[in-house]
Amino acid sequence: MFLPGCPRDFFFSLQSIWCWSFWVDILRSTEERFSKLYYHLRRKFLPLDPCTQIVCSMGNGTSRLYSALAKTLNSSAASQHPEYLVSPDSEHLEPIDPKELLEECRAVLHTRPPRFQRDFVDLRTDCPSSHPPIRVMQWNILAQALGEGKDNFVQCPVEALKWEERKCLILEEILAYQPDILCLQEVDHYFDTFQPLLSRLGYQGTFFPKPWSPCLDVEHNNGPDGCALFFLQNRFKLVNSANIRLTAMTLKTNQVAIAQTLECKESSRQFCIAVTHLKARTGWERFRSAQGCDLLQNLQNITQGAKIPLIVCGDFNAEPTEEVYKHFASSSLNLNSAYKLLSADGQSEPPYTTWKIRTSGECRHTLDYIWYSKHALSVKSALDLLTEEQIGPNRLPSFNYPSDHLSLVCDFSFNEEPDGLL
Ligand SMILES: NC(=O)C1=CN([C@@H]2O[C@H](COP(=O)(O)OP(=O)(O)OC[C@H]3O[C@@H](n4cnc5c(N)ncnc54)[C@H](OP(=O)(O)O)[C@@H]3O)[C@@H](O)[C@H]2O)C=CC1
Ligand SMILES: [Mg+2]
Repeated sequence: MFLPGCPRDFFFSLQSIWCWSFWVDILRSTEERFSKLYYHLRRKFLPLDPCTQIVCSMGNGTSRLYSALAKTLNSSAASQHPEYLVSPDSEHLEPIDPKELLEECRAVLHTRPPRFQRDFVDLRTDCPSSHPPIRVMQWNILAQALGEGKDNFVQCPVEALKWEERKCLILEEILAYQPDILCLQEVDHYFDTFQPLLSRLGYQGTFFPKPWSPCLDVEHNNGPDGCALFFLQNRFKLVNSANIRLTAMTLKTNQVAIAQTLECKESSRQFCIAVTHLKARTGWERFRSAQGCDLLQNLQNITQGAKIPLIVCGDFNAEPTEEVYKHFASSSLNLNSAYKLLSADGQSEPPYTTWKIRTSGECRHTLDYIWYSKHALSVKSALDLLTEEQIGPNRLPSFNYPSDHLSLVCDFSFNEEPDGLL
């Protein structure tokens, strides 16, 4: 990104100018277009076809579930019934049994190789908790439009990216670990797939699309990608929710975050959960750093100056050596990165959370993190990453694994006696 002999600051100024002129040029109209597009998409893709509801209420077991899954296979079905697109009410759709949906996914995937085995590593804490742990999943699921149209995964066969099957691999991963909270990036099938299905599994979801998603440049895209946050309604009550458009040096950027304060129904304890996806690519390190500072500032306010325990999940697009990582590690919010606990000394991040082969060559990086308030929360266990052997020579995504990023899953518990120093 940087030319030899060009000072980094000069280049960064150019980036800022690009960013500034980009937004000045298009933001005036984009804000308006964005909100129109957002509501258009909500209307277009919410599962409002009453045929689905009728099939669901008539059917039982597998056939009923197959209908639920099959419905999401063809999002264009909604457009055949435009008269039914007006009043979204997916909350009243019939619940789905996760085991039966998992069977349906496996039936769709019967020609694919079996799922990789990943084990939870027990991280034995001295803080036994009387309440069940809170399982959090962080995952950049790979936007369908980017995977097919922009990412240039040169060793991944196009058949491995077919949405009808890749969707089932993503659902299988979620259903296998059954997180209480799900933090996703690169979601470009929220309204037609994840919101309807996960709401029927008992989750409450929030989606915040990127204002100018690169997915929109891809032919036959399914709308913008963005961050999505889901939590199980039987475990948590939503206290407040904020959709944050990240700024860099006061300029609005194309990156977003969602932060929600939840209350555990069992323990009545509150905590804040946030999800983000920072700017990608080499050369944008200072931009990411500024976005991280903005997110930390927002989280300071939302957690009332670290009074409320915090979990932040994200694809930070930054290695641990980057400034934005250091800001999080040294923040007054007192955060630790959960996956460091898998290392022998508890101080090192995993060697990779994403591994792919692009035209530019092999890209193996640690970019995804789950940060948590280290004085208020403990990590009881964490899902181990895939080995190099499991990932295979063609890397990710593949017929076995649907994204170029690995899911991270942790079980958290509240420390029994908070010392007030979150
Ligand atoms: N119409 C207009 O006037 C303009 C439009 N744009 C649009 O904005 C987009 C940039 O949006 P922005 O949010 O900043 O996107 P980012 O640069 O943050 O990246 C977008 C996606 O590209 C993936 N990515 C990262 N590295 C590469 C790579 N080397 N090759 C291919 N894909 C990669 C990232 O995946 P991961 O996070 O997994 O690494 C990420 O999801 C442009 O692509 C363009 O579509 C931009 C300027 C002007
Ligand atoms: Mg990506």
